[in-house]
Amino acid sequence: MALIDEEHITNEDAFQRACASLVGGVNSPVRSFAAVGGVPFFVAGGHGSYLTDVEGRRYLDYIQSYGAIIHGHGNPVVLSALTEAARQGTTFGAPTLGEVELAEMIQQKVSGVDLVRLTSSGTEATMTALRLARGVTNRSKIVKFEGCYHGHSDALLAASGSGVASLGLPASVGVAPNAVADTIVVPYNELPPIDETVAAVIVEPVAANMGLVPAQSGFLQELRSLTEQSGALLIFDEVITGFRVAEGGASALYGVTPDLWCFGKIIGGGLPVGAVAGPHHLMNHLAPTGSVYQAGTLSGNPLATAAGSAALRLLNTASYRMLTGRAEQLAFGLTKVIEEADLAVQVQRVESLLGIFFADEPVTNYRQAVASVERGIYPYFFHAMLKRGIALAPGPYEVLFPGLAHSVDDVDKTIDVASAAAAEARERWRRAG
Ligand SMILES: Cc1ncc(COP(=O)(O)O)c(C=O)c1O
Ligand SMILES: N[C@H](C=O)CCC(=O)O
Repeated sequence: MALIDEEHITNEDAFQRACASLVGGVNSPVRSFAAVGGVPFFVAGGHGSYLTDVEGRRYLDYIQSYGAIIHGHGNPVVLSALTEAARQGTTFGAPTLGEVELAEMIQQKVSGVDLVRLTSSGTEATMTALRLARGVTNRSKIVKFEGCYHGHSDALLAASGSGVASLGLPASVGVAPNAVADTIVVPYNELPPIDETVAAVIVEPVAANMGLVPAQSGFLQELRSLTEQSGALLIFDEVITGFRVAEGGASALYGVTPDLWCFGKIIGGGLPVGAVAGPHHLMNHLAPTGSVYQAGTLSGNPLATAAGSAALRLLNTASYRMLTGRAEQLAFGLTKVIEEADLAVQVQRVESLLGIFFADEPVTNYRQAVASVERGIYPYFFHAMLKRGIALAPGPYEVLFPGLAHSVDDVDKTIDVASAAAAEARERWRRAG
């Protein structure tokens, strides 16, 4: 029986109720508002660029399910593909043509991808890519970059961005020392030493879990050469960048072909999904053709593949032109009004991905990102925006996802609101001082 009258429920009520049955009231830590203070709003529904909470308040949404959504909430084409698929059944534990269609679409859009293995999350995709790299190279060490987030598998939690960074957690709690003994952590945008023990270098080609930190000119190209020389595999974690920064993802944008790709988010059209992809000679090492084991009861789920294929089918050159145009407008406007409010700001952007650092200088690595976050302005700005109806992510290391449902008017409204919000945030931050 419901404990609360759902017609008159407040976010506060919903959170209290959630805390009695869900750890911290949420199912993923960044949603909890722990990094910004206060109580999370509970979503009743989403339409296009907007969310509505259980109190009936509307928010212009820049979270967009952390990038799982690119066409806006409830896109009719995606919804109709999903409902049509659901009518045929929800999961079978046997292959379906829907899985093939999604894999073919990934092959077509990403140059260098011959084969795909679908998973149910980005975490599974990166975990599988590491296992595959170790299996193929017969080496054990993995290089990852500080502040990059590759999901929550043990080996990759080291020096992780996103919620681990926002909550200031030591990533080692609950992780056996052995599990990270072979993980080498190096600063983003610096070339790591790679010897003959390194199986793979995994990187977010645009770092989007420590705020938005672009790869500096030549960084990805140099990583490509270094890994080639040493026999280590280069893994692009494109769970965020895939099909977002360009139709062919970051590898197309930068003209760098990794050995393996990890995808997620957009390829599920808002449903749980992930994928590892790469050339035949590597991917065929996965079972059943090879001996690197990987599996999943719900992998290639018919609903997720139907929604994902529909979402990908809708994307074309014009979509990316529009996305980038909106993001440029947003970045320019935010920079202007926040600076006018007398706050130092760097709105960093790669195509349609952008992040806000309250910093004097451009941020190029995790340490600089932390220094900017530690100034403590973001929570004030976040709340000043939220109370005016603009939802940014409740964590300073997350990014903004303007999507195809965000109109020019939405962006203009955001900039107007940001002007007042920045002035309020500055005052409250100085007073707290
Ligand atoms: C770059 C990147 N890799 C991997 C993941 C893990 O994906 P998931 O949350 O679907 O497990 C995420 C997001 O969570 C991500 O942003
Ligand atoms: N930054 C994370 C992934 O991109 C946010 C998603 C989550 O952890 O809930």
